[in-house]
Amino acid sequence: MSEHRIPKEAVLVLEDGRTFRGEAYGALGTTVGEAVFATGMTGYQETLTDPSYHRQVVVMTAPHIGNTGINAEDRESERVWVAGLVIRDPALRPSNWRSRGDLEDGLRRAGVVGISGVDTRAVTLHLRDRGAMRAGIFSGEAAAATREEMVRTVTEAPVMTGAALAAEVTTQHPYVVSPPEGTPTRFTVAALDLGIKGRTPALLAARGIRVHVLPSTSTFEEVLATQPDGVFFSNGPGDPATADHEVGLLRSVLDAGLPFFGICFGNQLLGRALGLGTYKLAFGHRGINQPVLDRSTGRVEVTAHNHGFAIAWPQGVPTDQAADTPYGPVRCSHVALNDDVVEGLSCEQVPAFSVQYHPEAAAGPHDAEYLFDRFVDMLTGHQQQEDTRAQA
Ligand SMILES: NC(=O)CC[C@H](N)C(=O)O
Repeated sequence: MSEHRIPKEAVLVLEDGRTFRGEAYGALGTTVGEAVFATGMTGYQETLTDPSYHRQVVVMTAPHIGNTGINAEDRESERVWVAGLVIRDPALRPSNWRSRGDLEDGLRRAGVVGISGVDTRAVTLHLRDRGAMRAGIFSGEAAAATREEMVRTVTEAPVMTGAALAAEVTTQHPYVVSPPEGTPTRFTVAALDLGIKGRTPALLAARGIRVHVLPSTSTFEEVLATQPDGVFFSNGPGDPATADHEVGLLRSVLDAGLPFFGICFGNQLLGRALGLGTYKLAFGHRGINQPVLDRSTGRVEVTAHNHGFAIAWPQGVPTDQAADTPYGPVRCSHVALNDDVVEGLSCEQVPAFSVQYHPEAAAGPHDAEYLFDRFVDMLTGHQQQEDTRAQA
């Protein structure tokens, strides 16, 4: 049992002044960020370590958090990225065969301020009614401030719209993820790390892809230096409207005719490279039970989501009709069944596609893992074309 059990006061304050009182969880102090709610019943460790949650105060709607402790396998990066954690009922004693520690101790070690004892479903309903906003958690001595002082601290925090965050989370140095022993290497892919989750290169590598993970600031020459058969852009935090360098890089990739696959932030950047706009959703999609229609098969998938922005479809609600772009027609390949948000793009004249959600899951259902196979099919098709061209 963790050593903190003398309850210390904590307060969650939203930027519109709505206040929730609870108990300190994790490190003591003050933290601010964008308030977002995540609806997964499992997967808290993956969420906390997903770099896409950088600068966000995550509210968990599942009432009981910490039950299975923390372990060495479920982290998606080397650190906790969330700015703060809001939960209802913390598990007092983790229990799982893989558990190597207590969640609250882990947060304390990571210096992440949290709050427990909050009616997280009430917070969620509030965010759904009023839309995305900033929040602060104030615990220990910081909880003694007046509400006005706390609201001031919250409203001094930067908003997510206009935030360029990829450079804050990306790897400093390139590294390679190779196929596991016994899996022959069939392709090389350059993966731009905009906040990549560990499971993504692992799933690519499992399919015989040697993955060069590159910093987000990489140039097209640095991408080409890996001699890639294809290029991948990862998930990541921040506003896609700010990522001009990455959009320019992606246009060079499309101009060169290299196969491209993007996930989440990578999907938004494909949209931008094609000339489509992006916008901020009222309160975002974050959870692991989001229904998505794959229009190419008519199949509905249950999928993992974590996005606050989305692609603006030129004709409003995305239909079957392709949109014209400088790179030829693009289709909305996948659509969210809850709210008609664009969840995937598929180009017809260049070998490029992307999804707004998370086929790597981690956490979440595996319905969408076939998208990694689609990328392999695209790489295979492209290589055959190149071979034919070389022989001609
Ligand atoms: N997981 C992601 O890649 C998120 C993309 C982007 N930061 C958004 O919130 O929409």
